[in-house]
Amino acid sequence: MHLVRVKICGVTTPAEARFAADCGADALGLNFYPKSSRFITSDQATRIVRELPPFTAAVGVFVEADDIDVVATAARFGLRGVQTYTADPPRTDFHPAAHIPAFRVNDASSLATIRDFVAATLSAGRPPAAVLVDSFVAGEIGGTGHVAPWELLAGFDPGVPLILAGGLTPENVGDAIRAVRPWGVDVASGVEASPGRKDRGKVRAFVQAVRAAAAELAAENRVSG
Ligand SMILES: O=C(O)c1ccccc1NCC(=O)[C@H](O)[C@H](O)COP(=O)(O)O
Repeated sequence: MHLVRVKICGVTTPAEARFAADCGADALGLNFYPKSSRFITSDQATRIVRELPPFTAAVGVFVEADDIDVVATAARFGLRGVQTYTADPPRTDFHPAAHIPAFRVNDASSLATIRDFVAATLSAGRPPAAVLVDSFVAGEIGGTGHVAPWELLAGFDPGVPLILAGGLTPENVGDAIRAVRPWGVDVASGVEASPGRKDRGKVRAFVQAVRAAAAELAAENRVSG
């Protein structure tokens, strides 16, 4: 069975979260970066997390946040994972939350940075749970809607699970999965009606497209195996 996990990032209401979970999303991203159009307050986060079914993970998104604040937020909202954006490779592992450092990729040196980071954390005995590979857009951090360089990422093995993000949509996510073969995929703007507001049809279509591409790869593996 070829599994590709799905995270719908930047949900801002309990209804959005519940809908995405009911469509089959494995994880939902709660954005704690105050400058994001998808930022949610603590009250919103409390209401969203309360609405989640038992098998759906909440993942917090943090940008240059203080490590102690990240740990406290993860504990307060029962976050299964923390997705961090930092200028320098992060040094904390955030246990018991799964750490998902995000890397913005534009060339081969970005891949070397990821490999070096994973190698260093592996030898220190605290590797990240996964790395999230996002697109690089000068002056922006995440949620840009710009497609990451799939051709560069094809065959890239960081040594831990790879989550592909950046400009994914219901229309292109199947091609992205076939090209990059990620462990998981992540989307924010590609399933929105407007910044910070999810579009139900797009959320449903995105999860269905991921499941269809994964099933296709599984069938290919059975034939070639
Ligand atoms: O979504 C944001 O506004 C955001 C802002 C700053 C850092 C990260 C942010 N989002 C993180 C995500 O996981 C997004 O899903 C990922 O960047 C992909 O976004 P998109 O290209 O819009 O699908």
